[in-house]
Amino acid sequence: MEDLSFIPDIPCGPLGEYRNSATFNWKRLKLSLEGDIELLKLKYKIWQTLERDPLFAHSNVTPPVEEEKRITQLQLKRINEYKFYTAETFRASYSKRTRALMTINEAVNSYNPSVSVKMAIGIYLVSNALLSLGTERHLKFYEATILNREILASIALTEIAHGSDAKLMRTTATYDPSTRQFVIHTPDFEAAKCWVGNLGKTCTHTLLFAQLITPDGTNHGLHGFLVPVRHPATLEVYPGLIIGDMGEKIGVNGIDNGFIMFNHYRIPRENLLNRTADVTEDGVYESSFSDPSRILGAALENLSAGRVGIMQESCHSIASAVAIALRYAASRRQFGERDREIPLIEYELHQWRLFGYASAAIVFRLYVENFTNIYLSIVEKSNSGERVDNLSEAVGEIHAMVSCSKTTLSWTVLEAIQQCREACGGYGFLKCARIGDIRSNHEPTVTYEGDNNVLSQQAGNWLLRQYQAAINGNTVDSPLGTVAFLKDYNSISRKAFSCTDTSQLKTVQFITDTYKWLLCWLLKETHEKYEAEVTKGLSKFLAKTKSQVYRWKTLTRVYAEYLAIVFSVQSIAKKERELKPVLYKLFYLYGLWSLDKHLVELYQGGYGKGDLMARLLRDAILELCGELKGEMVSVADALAPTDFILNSVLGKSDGNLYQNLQTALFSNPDTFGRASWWREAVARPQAKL
Ligand SMILES: Cc1cc2nc3c(=O)[nH]c(=O)nc-3n(C[C@H](O)[C@H](O)[C@H](O)COP(=O)(O)OP(=O)(O)OC[C@H]3O[C@@H](n4cnc5c(N)ncnc54)[C@H](O)[C@@H]3O)c2cc1C
Repeated sequence: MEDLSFIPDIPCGPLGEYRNSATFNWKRLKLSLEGDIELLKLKYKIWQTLERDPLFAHSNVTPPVEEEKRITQLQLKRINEYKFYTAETFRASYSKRTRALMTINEAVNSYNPSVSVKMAIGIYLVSNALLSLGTERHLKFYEATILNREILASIALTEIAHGSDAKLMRTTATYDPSTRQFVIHTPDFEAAKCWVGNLGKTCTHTLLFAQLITPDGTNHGLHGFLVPVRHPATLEVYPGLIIGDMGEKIGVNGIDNGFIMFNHYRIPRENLLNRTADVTEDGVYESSFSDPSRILGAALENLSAGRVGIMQESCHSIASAVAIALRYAASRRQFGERDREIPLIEYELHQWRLFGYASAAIVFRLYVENFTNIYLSIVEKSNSGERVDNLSEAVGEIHAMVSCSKTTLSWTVLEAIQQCREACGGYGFLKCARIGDIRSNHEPTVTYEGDNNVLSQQAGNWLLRQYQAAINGNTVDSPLGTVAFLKDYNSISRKAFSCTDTSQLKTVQFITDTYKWLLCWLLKETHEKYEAEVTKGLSKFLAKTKSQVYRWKTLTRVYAEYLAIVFSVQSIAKKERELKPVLYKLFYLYGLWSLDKHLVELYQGGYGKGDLMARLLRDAILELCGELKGEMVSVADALAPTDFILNSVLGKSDGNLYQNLQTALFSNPDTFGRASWWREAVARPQAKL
């Protein structure tokens, strides 16, 4: 067994009784969720390094926005100096170095998402894009970004008048053969790039997406360009550019989101990222489809990398929120019988409110870890030119998986954080509880990297294509096997609920079979609604818009939940014996708790009749809540980062709730003492009563 002594022990205290009732060792569960001891060690190294550095000391109050930006930038600079990403990691295989980058990102995200998002956009995503969209001529920029940290970049896609609909963006890059340069231009304010993270104050380059126009006037569509925007030594904006900051936001204020307008701004021809297409010196557009597997790999990486990052960050946000609320629930006592106050965690209502989200935190983590490994190995193979069977089909499937999973995870996590806030009562509303910060910093993930409602529509397109193939007797394109079951569409659709007691529901078989039935039914319903709208004379576009509510949208959510179920259960099957009982219980709870939200569809489609299905399903959920009560404090320990990183007065591992609260309240600079503005507050300063 691995030596886990690098994980600090948890102090004995009021939570000891619940910790003793757990059937497993929390450190082993923590390792199991991470999946790799070296990556877990890296996380602890980062957390402990930040804890020792005064630049990362927590503040009791929210600093002014400008100060938040300054501190975030300094913290990013310091993290670069720590070189957690070593030259040795830089030379490792694609999968290995990407896992290391993702781990650094996750560790920093648990400390402060403003820093990690700044880093993820400015260093990781841009350097990845340089590798996957660029060629040898961009390697110097790649090294300057990821290895030497001389470039801090940004990604400029969104425009003032077009966000979700990227195809209609109007910034142009027109090639001028006389100077061998591209001329970047913003026709008007509506075409200004906006929301660009790092652009407002700090970045030196931006990865710009603009319409490429050749001298013959042809528009070749959106292409990526690396554009220098500020002098790296002085941070002065180059002439020909107008750059501004978006101002105060409702979260992640450490990030300087900005807007930019280009006035016939010239960049060298070589700054076009030319992996898939190039413009010759004299202005001829050449598409380089000579190596389709590499092009597809590039597309895959660019479409998915940021969204996979959001899925990982979401797992950390829910882990922290749930850990705080569970520790609070076990230490906070209210009401009781015969003068014995009862901890909140003993109440069934409280268990039901929190345990579903705790199980989601575990299932999501297992799903994302398992999926990330598969995803990275496919990208690695395709980038290296190795043959990947059915690559183009795999790219489609992965895009569908990521589109709906980013959506479902980020939304579920937002709901979870809100529930955790409420489950901590009034104290949850204190800044020092940290749940408010977790919530407002997580919130924009439902919008950026593709707004959830728009992004999930793309997953629906792919799912419906597979459905049509299945009902027409053709092959389903599902190399990862996520909808391979559609070949049995007819037999699955004939199934019905047949359980007679709750133990039959608490099984992998019941949960996966019910999800397969639900997916088949929702596919049929969505397809029929869409076809009916087309038959009425609507265009395909409008027919799609009329099939979203109750169909397409529900379908993609159910598909994402099914993915979490299938991939997490694969992962649980490989875990050590001691952990399996608790992991399966958490898995059953997640599965049944999620199905509970689809009872309408399960009855509507005739899967269940009478009240038996709903009654057994809900009884099973409550039984699982009871069975998991004694495990939950240790589950929280496995999910939580160190106390310094969690930074919550309610969620400290020692469970000394009131002592910690007193320390926090008494150490606030403004707790005691007369208000400095007392004179303005009183009615008559001279009055003697
Ligand atoms: C904190 C933050 C950071 C960001 N960072 C960057 C960055 O670094 N670079 C960058 O380029 N961009 C960035 N963005 C922009 C982000 O990518 C866009 O906000 C996002 O793509 C949504 O576009 P929009 O804001 O124009 O929303 P809109 O497209 O106006 O959408 C508004 C609403 O309408 C709905 N809607 C739109 N179309 C449809 C439809 N067909 N059917 C049904 N509903 C629809 C959407 O679901 C959404 O709820 C950032 C945004 C935020 C908030």
